[in-house]
Amino acid sequence: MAQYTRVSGFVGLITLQNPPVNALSAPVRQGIVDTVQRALSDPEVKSVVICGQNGIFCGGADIKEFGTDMFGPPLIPMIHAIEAANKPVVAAIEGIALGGGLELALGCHYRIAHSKARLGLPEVTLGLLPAAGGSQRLPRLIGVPAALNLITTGRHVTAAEALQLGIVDQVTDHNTVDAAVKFALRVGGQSLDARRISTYPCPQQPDLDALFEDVMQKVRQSARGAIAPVACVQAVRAAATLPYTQGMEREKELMATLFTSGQARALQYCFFAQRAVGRWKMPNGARWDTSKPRPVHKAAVIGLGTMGRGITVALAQTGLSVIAVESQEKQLMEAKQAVSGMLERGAKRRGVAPVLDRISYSQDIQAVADVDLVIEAVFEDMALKTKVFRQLSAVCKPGTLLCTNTSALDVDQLASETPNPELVVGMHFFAPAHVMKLLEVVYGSRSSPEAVATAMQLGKKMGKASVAVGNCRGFVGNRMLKLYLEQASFLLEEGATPELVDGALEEFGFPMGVFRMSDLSGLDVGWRIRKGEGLVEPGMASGQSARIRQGRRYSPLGDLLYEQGRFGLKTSRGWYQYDKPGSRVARSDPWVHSFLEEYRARHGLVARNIDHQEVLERCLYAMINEGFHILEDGIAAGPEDIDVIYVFGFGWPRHRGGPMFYADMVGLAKVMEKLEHYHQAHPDVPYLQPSNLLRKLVASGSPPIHTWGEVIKKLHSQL
Ligand SMILES: CCCCCCC[C@H](O)CC(=O)SCCNC(=O)CCNC(=O)[C@H](O)C(C)(C)COP(=O)([O-])OP(=O)([O-])OC[C@H]1O[C@@H](n2cnc3c(N)ncnc32)[C@H](O)[C@@H]1OP(=O)([O-])[O-]
Repeated sequence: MAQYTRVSGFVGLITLQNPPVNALSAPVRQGIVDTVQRALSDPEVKSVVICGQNGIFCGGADIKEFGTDMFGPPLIPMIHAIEAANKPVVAAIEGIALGGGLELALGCHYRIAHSKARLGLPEVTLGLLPAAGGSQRLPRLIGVPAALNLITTGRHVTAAEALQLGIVDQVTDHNTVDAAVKFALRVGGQSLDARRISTYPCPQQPDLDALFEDVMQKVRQSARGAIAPVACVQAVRAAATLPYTQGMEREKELMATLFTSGQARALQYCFFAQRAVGRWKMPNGARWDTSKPRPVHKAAVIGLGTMGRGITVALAQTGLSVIAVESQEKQLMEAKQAVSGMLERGAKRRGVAPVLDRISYSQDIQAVADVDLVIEAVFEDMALKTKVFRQLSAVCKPGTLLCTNTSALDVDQLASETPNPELVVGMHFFAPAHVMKLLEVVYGSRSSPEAVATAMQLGKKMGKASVAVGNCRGFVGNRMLKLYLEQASFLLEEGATPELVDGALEEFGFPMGVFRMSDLSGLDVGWRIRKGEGLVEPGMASGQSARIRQGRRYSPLGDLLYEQGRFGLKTSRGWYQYDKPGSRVARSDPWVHSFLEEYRARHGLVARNIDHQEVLERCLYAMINEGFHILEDGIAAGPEDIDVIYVFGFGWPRHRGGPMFYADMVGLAKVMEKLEHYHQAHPDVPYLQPSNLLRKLVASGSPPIHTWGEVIKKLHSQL
């Protein structure tokens, strides 16, 4: 809807009304068309101001409408009618002007923004381009390089930057609508000839071809297969080289391709999934809207290894006072230096002062007596963690939340070591903890809803996509990852090379294939985890039993490399070779190739041809199948939770939506059929057998992903 009032005698004020972000739904578009017509036909009205209710101008097209039968007046003619008006139209931008919201403002003759407003064309993040004239007007207004930057990244700019770029005409610290009305009164009756952006020539740019070639190359490299950024460059190129009307045609053509693409569907799914995980619920009925988080002002981190340091930085940057505890003096000193360095670099990047004084360091666990929440990040060893939890229970004030950063251990077991198990939750960060945007909040069987709500809120404050998950080995992310890693190793045994496997996964869109990732995180890390699981048996290099552990197929390849001291990047040798420790440039290593040949010969394995498709199917479908088990077990509340974890924590390409969305896109019947095929070929890999839930979904006609919840409920009620 849009409300119309006449203010100051001569100004028609149009207020967009569609909470929470005044998205341009069909009723809003109809409201704009009607109210603009009313203002233009009223002889008393000399000028028009468009604003949004509740201090928000407009969040763009209504994303919920995409994929439905869109009705109501289309955006483009509506914006053209505003631009063609013979009375000045002023956009009063408060809060946000994003996507179609900014395009609406660009159709106005003037733009006044509040100093706290943010503006941008983020369509690319939804797999689209600014297709209501934004790709054609913005380059005409601010020039090709700046428009390319905004449109291909989708980044939001502040009002100050918008003013500097020339997107807005004025910035105010006061009431924006009042300022816009005053402005509108002043410009009423003035010529609008020079105010219609569609009539501007695109500012001349030397060496246009070279510029576009360069940008296209960079975009293709960073897009990892995403098509929208490429289409955005093509649309801006049309603005720079074609008359406006033809540019608009090109914009429309490109949008038509994007609009119906699977990538746009995936990215829009991700947008809503990211928001849906905030509405968490637990199997016992506790939920986000009935659970009150506790205030957390002061937190402590126990153990200052890599994870503890990152967590300390993340907490301090969120504005909390932090007590960082490390019992070893040397380690404490090193950590202090490292944490200060990270804070200083982060502050420099963001142009703010580092918050070094928010952290105090101690060797004594007694220092945490008065904190509201503790995050334990000591070595991944149950006995050690148990000891720390017992100490914390004795030291902390009553009611302190005790969180563990374990990546796989049993949260319930730890909770049982404390007198108040309801205060214990997992807060599983991903390395580097101050950078990675994912947090798994792990609830145990006795965690209180209040404890979960507090951890979820803290995660959100730290800017993390926080996902509440149940307690099981590896939780969601690592439980699925284990099978992905295993399949990759099996493929090496069967004839693949690290380069082939990584090539397939990188072509799919992962920033890094599984072996490059393993070199980066360290082969010693994986070895230690497998050792903890009782899987590592040093010296078991040959014989049939070397490849069978705990009753099923096992690949000792990673262990053998570890035994050779090949830990990956840190030793400059792993699945690849590196020029020096820490260098990121992975080069093929002939040693690894002959090692694999010898290994196969020793075990009587005959190498066969493996193609990219098999790599993807084996690695991804195994992981997806485990995702279905996780849903069946109630460890994740819905497929969105798994997908958000994979997109934010494991580099799953966002334009492919996440593993469960990908399965839906591929077709559940196909995924099941392939799993059956691979299970038949590899009967010693039990997890390749399709899960019960996958079978049930296929038997129910493969319903769309947003309805899987009903099948899961039915399955649970039958148990
Ligand atoms: C062929 C057809 C031609 C079409 C022409 C193309 C037109 C145009 O170029 C395309 C676009 O504009 S594309 C659009 C370009 N625009 C964008 O990409 C902006 C996307 N939005 C954002 O980036 C963030 O939501 C804001 C920064 C707006 C607010 O952040 P915050 O304060 O952290 O709050 P929050 O938690 O994030 O959201 C609160 C609630 O609002 C909901 N919602 C939000 N925007 C919505 C929308 N446009 N729609 C619907 N709903 C929208 C959101 O789901 C949530 O709902 P819930 O039920 O409570 O979960």
